[in-house]
Amino acid sequence: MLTAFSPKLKICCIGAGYVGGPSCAVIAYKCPDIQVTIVDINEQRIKEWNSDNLPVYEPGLDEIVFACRGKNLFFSSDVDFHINEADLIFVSVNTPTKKSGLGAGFASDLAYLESATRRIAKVATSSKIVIEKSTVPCKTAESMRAILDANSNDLIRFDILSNPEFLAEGTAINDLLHPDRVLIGSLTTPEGIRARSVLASVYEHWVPKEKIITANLWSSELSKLAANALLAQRISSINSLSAICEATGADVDEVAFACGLDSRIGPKFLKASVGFGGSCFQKDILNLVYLSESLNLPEVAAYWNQVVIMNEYQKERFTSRIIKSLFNTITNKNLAIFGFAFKKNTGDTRESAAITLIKYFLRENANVRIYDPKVPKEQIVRDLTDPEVASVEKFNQRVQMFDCPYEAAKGTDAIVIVTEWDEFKVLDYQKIYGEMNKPAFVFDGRSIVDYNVLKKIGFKVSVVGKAI
Ligand SMILES: NC(=O)C1=CN([C@@H]2O[C@H](COP(=O)(O)OP(=O)(O)OC[C@H]3O[C@@H](n4cnc5c(N)ncnc54)[C@H](O)[C@@H]3O)[C@@H](O)[C@H]2O)C=CC1
Ligand SMILES: O=C(O)[C@H]1O[C@H](OP(=O)(O)OP(=O)(O)OC[C@H]2O[C@@H](n3ccc(=O)[nH]c3=O)[C@H](O)[C@@H]2O)[C@H](O)[C@@H](O)[C@@H]1O
Repeated sequence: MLTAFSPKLKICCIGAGYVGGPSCAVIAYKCPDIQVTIVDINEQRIKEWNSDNLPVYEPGLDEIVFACRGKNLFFSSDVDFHINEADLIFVSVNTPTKKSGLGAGFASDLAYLESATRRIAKVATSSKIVIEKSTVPCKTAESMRAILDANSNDLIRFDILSNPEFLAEGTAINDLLHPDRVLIGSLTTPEGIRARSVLASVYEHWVPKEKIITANLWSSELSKLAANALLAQRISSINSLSAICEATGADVDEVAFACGLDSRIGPKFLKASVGFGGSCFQKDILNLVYLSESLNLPEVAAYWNQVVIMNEYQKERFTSRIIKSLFNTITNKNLAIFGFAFKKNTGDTRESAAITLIKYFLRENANVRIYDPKVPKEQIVRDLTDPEVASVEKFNQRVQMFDCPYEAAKGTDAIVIVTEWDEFKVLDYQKIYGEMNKPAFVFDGRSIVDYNVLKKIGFKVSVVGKAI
C-alpha cells in the first residue's frame, strides 16, 4: 500500500484496446508523477502501440501517446512483470456477448476478465488496488473478490474498485480530458474508502472534484449498463419515430429538434439513423436483459430487449426501402456504400450497421463498392467473410473496396450513405452523378446531405425519417 514514502505511483492497465489504450494514455499525460504501463497478451497490438502507427484511430490520441511514450507511458506484453510492479491495476479487457453455453447470445463472456484476475492473484507479491474498468454485469466484483481473496494473506491484500468508462469512440480524448463524471464504486469499509481515495487522487490531477462521484460497487457496475441502455433507448425511440415520419410526411429532424428543446428531454442522441452500431450498446443491453431474466423480471427484460429489436427493424426497414425504390430488385445492381465504420471519426467496425446492410444486399445478389476513409481493407474483408455474413466466394464475386468515394460511385445505380463522415457532406455530387447509371439514387441513412441540392442535380433521393 502507498505511504508518504512510496516511490512513484505505478499503474498497470491490463488490455491495450479502445478503452485501455486511450484512457491510460490520458492518465499518463495528465499525471507526469505516475508511471503507467499498458499490457496485453496480444503482442502484435503492443508492437503497434510502440510504433508510429497506433492500432486505434482516435482524434488527438497520437499527440498524447507520442508526448508521453518512453517517459511515463509504456506498452508491454510482459503482463506478469507489470502486474507485480503496479500499485493500481486497471482491468480493461474485452467482455463480449457469449457465443455459446449458458446465456449464449445475451450474457457477457467473462472469461477474459476472470483470466486477468487469476493472473493478478497468481503473480502479485504485494498489495494491489484492482479496478474493474471493463463493462461487466452487476456483482462481477464479487467473483473477482473470491478469486483474489483466495490468494491474499497477511502481507498481501487486494482492494477492488469499479470505475466504468463512459468515453465514446471518435471523441474519446475529449471525453477523457473533460468527462461529465468519473464514477468510482467501492465497498464502504475503511479499506474500500481508502482505496477509492487513492484512485480519486489520480483523476484529481485534472478532473474537478465535484465530477468525481462515488457509489457502492453494485450501483457503479449497474450505472454503466444503465447509461448505455438509456442512450441506445433514445436512438431506438427516434428511429421508431422515423418510420412514422416516412409514412406521414413529418420530418424526423424537425421532430427531434422540437422535442430536444424541452430541457427535460435535451437535444443529444436524437439523430435518426440506419441503426446504432458499436461494440457496446447491443452487448450491454443484452446483458441487462439477461440480468433481468435471471432476477425473474421478464417484463423488465422484454422492455429493454425491445430497444435491440427496434434497432434490427430499422436496418431491415432501410434495406426494404432501398430495394423498393430500385424497382423491387437489386440483383446485379451496383451499390456504392459510403462508410463502413459504426460512426464517424473511428476506424472501428464492430457491430457496424454497414455489415448488416451489406449482408442483406449480398443476399439479394447486388454488387457493393465500399469506401470508408479510416477502415482498413483487411478489416472489411474479415467482417464480410464472416460465415454469418457472406461466403468467401460471394465476397470475391460481389464486393470491391476503394480508396476514393468518386471511384466507388462510378457506374453504380445508387449511393447508400451508412456512416456520417463529414466528407460525405461536401463531395462534388454533380461529378458523381455524371458517372452513375440513370436514374441515379442516393439513400441517406444519416440525414447528412442537402437533399434539395441532390434533387436539383437529378438524383432520386431517400432520407431516413423523411417522406421525400
Ligand atoms: N470500446 C469502447 O468504446 C468502450 C468499451 N468499454 C468496455 O471496455 C472493455 C474493453 O473494451 P475495448 O477496449 O473496446 O476492447 P478491445 O477488444 O479493444 O481490447 C481488449 C484487450 O484486452 C486484451 N486482453 C484480453 N484478455 C487479456 C488478458 N488476460 N491479459 C492481457 N490482455 C488481455 C485483448 O487482447 C484486447 O487487446 C469492454 O468491457 C467494453 O465493454 C467501455 C466504454 C467504451
Ligand atoms: O460503453 C461504450 O462502449 C460506449 O458506448 C457509447 O459510445 P460509442 O458506441 O463509442 O459511440 P456513440 O456515439 O454512443 O454511438 C453509438 C452508435 O449510435 C449511433 N447514434 C448515436 C447518436 C444518435 O443520435 N444516433 C445514432 O444513430 C452512432 O452512429 C453509433 O452507431 C456511449 O456513448 C459511451 O458513453 C460508452 O462509453
